[in-house]
Amino acid sequence: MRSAYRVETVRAAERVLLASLPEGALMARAAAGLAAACARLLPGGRPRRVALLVGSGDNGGDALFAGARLARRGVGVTALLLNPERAHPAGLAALRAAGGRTAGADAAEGVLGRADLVVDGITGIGGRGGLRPGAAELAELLDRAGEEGPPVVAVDLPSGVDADTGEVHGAALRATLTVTFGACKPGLLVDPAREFAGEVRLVDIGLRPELPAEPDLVALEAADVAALLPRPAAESDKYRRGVVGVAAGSERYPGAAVLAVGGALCGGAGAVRYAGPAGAGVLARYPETLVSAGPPSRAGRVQSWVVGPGVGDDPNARATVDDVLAAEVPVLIDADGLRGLDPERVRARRAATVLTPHAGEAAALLGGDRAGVEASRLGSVRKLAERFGAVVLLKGSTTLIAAPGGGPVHVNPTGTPWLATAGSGDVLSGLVGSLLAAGLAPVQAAATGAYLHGLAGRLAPTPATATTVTAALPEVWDQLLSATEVSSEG
Ligand SMILES: NC(=O)C1=CN([C@@H]2O[C@H](COP(=O)(O)OP(=O)(O)OC[C@H]3O[C@@H](n4cnc5c(N)ncnc54)[C@H](O)[C@@H]3O)[C@@H](O)[C@H]2O)[C@@H](O)CC1
Ligand SMILES: Nc1ncnc2c1ncn2[C@@H]1O[C@H](COP(=O)(O)OP(=O)(O)O)[C@@H](O)[C@H]1O
Ligand SMILES: [K+]
Repeated sequence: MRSAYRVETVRAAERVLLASLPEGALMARAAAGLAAACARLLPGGRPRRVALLVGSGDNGGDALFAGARLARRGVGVTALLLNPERAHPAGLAALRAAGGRTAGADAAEGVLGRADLVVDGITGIGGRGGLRPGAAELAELLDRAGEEGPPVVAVDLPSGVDADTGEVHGAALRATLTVTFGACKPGLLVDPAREFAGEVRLVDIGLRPELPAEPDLVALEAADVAALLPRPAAESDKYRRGVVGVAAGSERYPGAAVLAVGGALCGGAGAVRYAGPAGAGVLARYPETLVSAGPPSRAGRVQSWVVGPGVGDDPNARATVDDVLAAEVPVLIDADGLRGLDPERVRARRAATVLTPHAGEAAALLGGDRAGVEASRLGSVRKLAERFGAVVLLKGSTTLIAAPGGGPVHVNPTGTPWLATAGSGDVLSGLVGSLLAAGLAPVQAAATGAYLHGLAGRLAPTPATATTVTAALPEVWDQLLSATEVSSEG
C-alpha cells in the first residue's frame, strides 16, 4: 500500500527526527537523494548545465546543496535566486565553494535556455496559495518552452501545488520527476496537482518510524488487491459466494443494464440477479443472469444491490431507487439513481451505501459546479461522504474513495483517460456491487473495483470501449492472482 501524509504530520515527524540528528543532517540526506536523481537525468559525454530555481526557504536549500554535489562532479550549475537576500545561506555557501554560480531572476531566460535540466526549489511544503509573481513568471517561461524545454525535477513538490489537497491555484511548475522526501504528500497523487508532478520518487530520509500508523491518503498496490479478491473455496456454492442484484437500464437505455450486469459477473459474486425492463437484452448477452421484470424487492434474495445506471428520470426510476434503498443490504447508487438523492434517506439506512458520482453528479449533489469539484477533488469527496453518511467513490482522473467519519481516503492508481468512454461507469458500478455481495467492506469493494476497472481499461485494445473493458476483466483477475501465487510459493 502506498501512503501519503499531510504537511502537518510530516512537519511533526521531522521535528522529532531533527532533534535526534546533527544540524543539517536531514537536509544533506535530502540533497544527496535529489542530486542522484538529477545526475541520472543528465546527458552523458559533454559539458552539462543545470539551472536551480531557488526560493527563500529550505526547499531552495535542498536545491542549493544538491547543486553543490552536482558541481563537484563537473556539472555547470547556476542558481537563479528569486530573493537573493533570503536564499538559504549555508546552501549558497556550499554551492559557491563547489564552483557553482548564482544569478538573479532577470537572467532566467538565458540560463534556462542553455540548461540541460532545471531543479525546482522555489517552494515545497512551506508554499502557501498561488505562486507569487516572480515565481509564476518562471513557471510560465518553462511552460512556453513546453516539450522543447529542459526536463524539470521538482524538489519535494512542484512549486505552486497544494501539498495537502492537490489543488493548484494559478501557475505551477510542471515537472518530469518529483523527488519527495520522507513521505509522499497527498497532492502528489491527486489531480490536478498530480499532473504537475510527473513521476514521483520517494527519498528515504529516516522519517518512517516517526510517522503515525494511519496515513491521510492511501493507494492500493497489486498485492493488496490480490489479497482482497474474493476466491471461491472448496465448500463454496453460488449463494455463499454472494448474489448481487442489478436494477439498471430502461426502455430508453437498455445498454446500461447489459453493461452493469457484465461488470457484476466479473466481480466475484456467485450469481447476478437483474430486475427491470431490459431483461431480454441482458439475457441475450448474458444467459447466466437471473432475470425478473418486477420491482427489485420481488427479485429474490441478494447480498447487495446496484441501482441507477440508465434507469432514466421518470417516476418509475424514482420508485426503483426507493425500493432498493429500503433493502437491508449494502446498496451502490450510480448515475440516474443519484439525481435528487436525499441525504437523510441515505443516512437513515442501516446497511452501507456506496455512491459513485462523476464530477458533474457530485457537483449536483453538493449544489456547486463541475469545475469546482474537479479543482478540489479531495475536499469534495470528503464533504459528500459526510453529508450522505455513505462511502463515496468520486470518478474521473485520480478516482477517490472516502468513508464517512474520516480515515484515509483511497486514491486509485490504475486509471487511464481511455476509460472516459460511454458506459464504462456502468461496468464499474456492477463490478463494485459484486465485490460488495462477495463480502468486501464498502471502502475495500470500491477501491478494489476501481483498481480492477482501471487495469482493464489499460489492457483493453485501444480505444477502449465499455464492452472491451468488461471483456478484459478476467485477464486482470488472472494477472493479479497468478502474481500472488508465484510470490506466496517463492
Ligand atoms: N524540515 C526539514 O527537516 C526538512 C525540510 N526539507 C525541505 O524543506 C522544505 C520546507 O521548507 P520551508 O518550511 O522553509 O518552506 P519552503 O521552502 O517550502 O517554502 C517557504 C518559502 O517559500 C516562500 N513562499 C511561500 N509561498 C509562496 C508562494 N506562493 N510563492 C512564492 N513563494 C512562496 C516563503 O516566503 C518562504 O520563504 C521541504 O519541502 C523540503 O524541501 C528537506 O530538506 C528535508 C528536511
Ligand atoms: N480523465 C480520466 N482519467 C481516468 N479515468 C477517467 C477519466 N475520465 C473518466 N474516467 C473514468 O471513466 C469512467 C466513466 O464513468 P462515467 O463518467 O460514469 O461514464 P458513463 O456514465 O458513460 O458510464 C469512470 O470509471 C471514471 O473514473
Ligand atoms: K519545489
